[in-house]
Amino acid sequence: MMKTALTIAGSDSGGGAGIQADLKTFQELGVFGTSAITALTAQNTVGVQGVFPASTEALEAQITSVLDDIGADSVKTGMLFDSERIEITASFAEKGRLPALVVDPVMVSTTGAELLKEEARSTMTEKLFPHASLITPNIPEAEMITGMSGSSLQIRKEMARELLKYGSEAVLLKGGHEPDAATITDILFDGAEFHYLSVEKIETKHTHGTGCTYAAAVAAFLAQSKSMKDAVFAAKQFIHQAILHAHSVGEGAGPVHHAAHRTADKPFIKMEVEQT
Ligand SMILES: Nc1ncnc2c1ncn2[C@@H]1O[C@H](COP(=O)(O)OP(=O)(O)OP(=O)(O)O)[C@@H](O)[C@H]1O
Ligand SMILES: Cc1ncc(COP(=O)(O)O)c(N)n1
Repeated sequence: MMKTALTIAGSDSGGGAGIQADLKTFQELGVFGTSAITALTAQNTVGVQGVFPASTEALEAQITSVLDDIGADSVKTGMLFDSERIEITASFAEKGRLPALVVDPVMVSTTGAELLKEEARSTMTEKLFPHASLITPNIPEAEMITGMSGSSLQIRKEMARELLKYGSEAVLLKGGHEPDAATITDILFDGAEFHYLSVEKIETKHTHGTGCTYAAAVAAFLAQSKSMKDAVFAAKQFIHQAILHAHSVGEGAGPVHHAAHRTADKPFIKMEVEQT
């Protein structure tokens, strides 16, 4: 039977991030993708021109329809918009209905638009993180959640430790926002081991949807029963190829190329492990 993955996220009319990126990723990685839309965004490569939340009834009904019939082998969340929509999502998680849950704590778009209300940050960390198999903050999100700041490896290791205290099984602290770095390092931490995944930084402005695509790829591999470490490593290869071959679409930050893995060479990802 084909494995299935559900994304609970916002729609990006520009096709690069959100639900659209997630479904493309699921399709490319051979899992059947389903979706529950939290909000519509009017968005393109230069900005977010409008945010139109779906009603709470609509969100709950979409998740119920998908789970009651199709089910889900894994679930990924993206833009959740506010506390009400997080609480609805968390209510399914509390009942054990969101397996292999990957929470991408989306807060602000690359173009600077608010995708999660400030009041909702603590709802996300307190009600959703404890049910997650993995949370995938970028550096600014990790700073906002932990109140710590800085991007040195030492500080990011401490941030990862703090983030794990919210109760997820593992934390993937992404390094895409490392300032002035020639090498980008993502840190995977599960309480026992730090895994460092390092790549040469790609010089490009076309990084719209990197976070969504990466988290969706992890969810797709978890749906196929890979271990967390293997799922993250395979997802890292996928996102790296997608960034390398990103599209120059629109005037701003173009979307990554979800089909790049079909023809691109396997990228070199340096993986190091450190026991705690
Ligand atoms: N210029 C780059 N070169 C190589 N890898 C990159 C680059 N930018 C981002 N990445 C990788 O892309 C993935 C997403 O990381 P990033 O920190 O950009 O997440 P994000 O900010 O949540 O993404 P988004 O731009 O969608 O919000 C990570 O694996 C990161 O290392
Ligand atoms: C609906 C939606 N979800 C997530 C993002 C974050 O992606 P990015 O940081 O690449 O803009 C986005 N822009 N839109």
